[in-house]
Amino acid sequence: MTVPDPTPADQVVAGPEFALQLRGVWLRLGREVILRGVTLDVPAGQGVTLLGENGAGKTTLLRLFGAGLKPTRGEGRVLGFDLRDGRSVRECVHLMPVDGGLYPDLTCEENLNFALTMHGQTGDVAAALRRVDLHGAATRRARFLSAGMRKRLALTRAHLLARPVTLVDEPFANLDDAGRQLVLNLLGELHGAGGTLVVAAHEPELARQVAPRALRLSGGVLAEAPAVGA
Ligand SMILES: Nc1ncnc2c1ncn2[C@@H]1O[C@H](COP(=O)(O)OP(=O)(O)OP(=O)(O)O)[C@@H](O)[C@H]1O
Repeated sequence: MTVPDPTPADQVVAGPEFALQLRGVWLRLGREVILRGVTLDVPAGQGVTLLGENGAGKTTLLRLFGAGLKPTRGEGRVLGFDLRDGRSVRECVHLMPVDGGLYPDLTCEENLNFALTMHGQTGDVAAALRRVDLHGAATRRARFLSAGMRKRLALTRAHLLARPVTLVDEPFANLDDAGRQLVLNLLGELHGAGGTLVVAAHEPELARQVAPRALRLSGGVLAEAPAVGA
């Protein structure tokens, strides 16, 4: 996994050992305050499950780490890059949004080839589609896939790209048992290869198999969640 050189740290203590850092981050969307002074250190290579009720702000936090939103107040870094340096952050991060974030008019194989090209990468697209049981739909446009098939395609794209930081929003939704096992296998491989993983999910017992540290967002505050069974 290649990472561009970070700019020198200023207020946040940046170091290559940390993939994600927040210091006193507040985030307001419209009239609503979503994050209230969140501070966080995620060591590189760690797997984090992000929990919270509907509307707690999980997607918002993932978008912040993906440079899709900027803090209203406070500081944050991704692999040493300031969150406000969106271009550098996006080089390091792949965000799989809850709807998959696919191009609806591109076919399955075109979606994967396009993503690889955009990152200057190569990969075995046919094998990737076979692995998630989408080889029969390789030339079908994404708009004509079922919700579960879209999830599988988005997931295999994240796996092919294998960015240093992968953020996934509700990867288990819309999937059958085999699909859920695929999620565990593919995310487990990303994590096993040294990637940092943040999984926003409503299925802590599944997500924590690949992302053991759990954080819960509630009332705009992020706190460590106890281990399963604790
Ligand atoms: N663009 C926006 N403008 C204003 N408010 C927004 C915007 N996007 C999200 N919100 C609000 O931010 C809050 C957090 O939403 P978010 O999608 O981050 O929650 P979530 O924890 O991912 O929820 P879920 O589990 O339902 O997916 C919600 O109250 C939502 O209405």
